[in-house]
Amino acid sequence: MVLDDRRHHPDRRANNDQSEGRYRYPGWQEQKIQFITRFIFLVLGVGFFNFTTGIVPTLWSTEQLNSAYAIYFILQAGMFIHAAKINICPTRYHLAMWIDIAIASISVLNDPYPIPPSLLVYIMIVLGNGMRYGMRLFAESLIGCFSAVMVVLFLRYALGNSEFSPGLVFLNLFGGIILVYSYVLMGRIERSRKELETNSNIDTLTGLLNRRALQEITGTMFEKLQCNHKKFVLLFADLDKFKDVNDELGHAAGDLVLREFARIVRACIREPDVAARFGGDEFVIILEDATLNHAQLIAERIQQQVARWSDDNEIDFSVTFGLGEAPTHGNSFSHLLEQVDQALYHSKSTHTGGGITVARPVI
Ligand SMILES: Nc1nc2c(ncn2[C@@H]2O[C@H](COP(=O)(O)OP(=O)(O)OP(=O)(O)O)[C@@H](O)[C@H]2O)c(=O)[nH]1
Repeated sequence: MVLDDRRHHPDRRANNDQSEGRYRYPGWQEQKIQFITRFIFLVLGVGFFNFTTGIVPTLWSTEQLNSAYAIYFILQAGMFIHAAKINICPTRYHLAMWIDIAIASISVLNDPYPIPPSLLVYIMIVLGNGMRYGMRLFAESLIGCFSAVMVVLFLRYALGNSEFSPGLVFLNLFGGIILVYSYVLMGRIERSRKELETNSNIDTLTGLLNRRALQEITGTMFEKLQCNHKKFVLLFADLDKFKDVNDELGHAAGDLVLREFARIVRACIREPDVAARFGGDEFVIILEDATLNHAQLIAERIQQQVARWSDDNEIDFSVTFGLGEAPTHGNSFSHLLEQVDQALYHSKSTHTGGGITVARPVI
């Protein structure tokens, strides 16, 4: 997985399971706060129509309205219990939001005030859902609430329950502008957040993954290994004579060698494979669903290309590989790496450079 190419971006893998990253998945605590807010608004709605002197619902009877609120309560309480059990459930996020839009619309339809205060609930719906669950739900809640306001206001006039008022037009305009503005701002915040996340995973010199990202990805791979039993191969590469390159030709030449090596690695692996700079002149490559024979071929191919580039540019260096397979040579990243590192060390001490050694199986 190579990072200076969008197709190879680590986010891509992470986000594939998350609808291309357009959802945010808040934890239970955050969802609990949203449900509590819903119930507070429900109490306010019931209080407004039942206990405010002079307020009579314009369309339905108070009993009908209370039944609607009771149904709302039952549905959202069900969602609340579901959320406590299953945190991540996009279908529930959508459903709960549309139920909010429905009850807000019923409230606005029955609100006797010429400029209904219940209209403000739509702002709460858009912000409460949009800011919590990502841009996709934000856009949907914006479109949903905007359409609902249009329909509800039209119905109020069509049913003769309300008269045209410039105040209402301005309230809608202001509300609409606030929401569109917050959508744009939220989009920017989301983009910056993603950029930050991406940058924190990249080794800036080579454009490959850094050690932090590698550890995250391999952690997930070992977890998956328990269910799918798909083996993967780890190649640990260490450049030979790299210190001499630095000492004799300068640090800039050393940097060039590291960048070129990264380019060669990228050219020799497939899209789902992972390539990372582990530190200094050490690199880790992970080949998914591959055998040690296949890894050996890749290592040889990289060595050939390194030799060619080294000759062409008259910079003397080579690369040594240690190879190991999960879980045969280790059932955690650190364990596997330790075994492969030993193989690499053995290779370095028995060759003058450019060796390939496979780790010993764990007994
Ligand atoms: N140019 C450059 N040099 C670096 C960078 N990071 C580490 N180094 C240098 O890489 C060198 C690594 O040293 P060694 O591990 O001894 O390299 P080597 O000569 O290939 O020796 P072996 O790995 O033992 O075969 C050190 O001189 C570090 O200063 C970097 O980002 N750029």
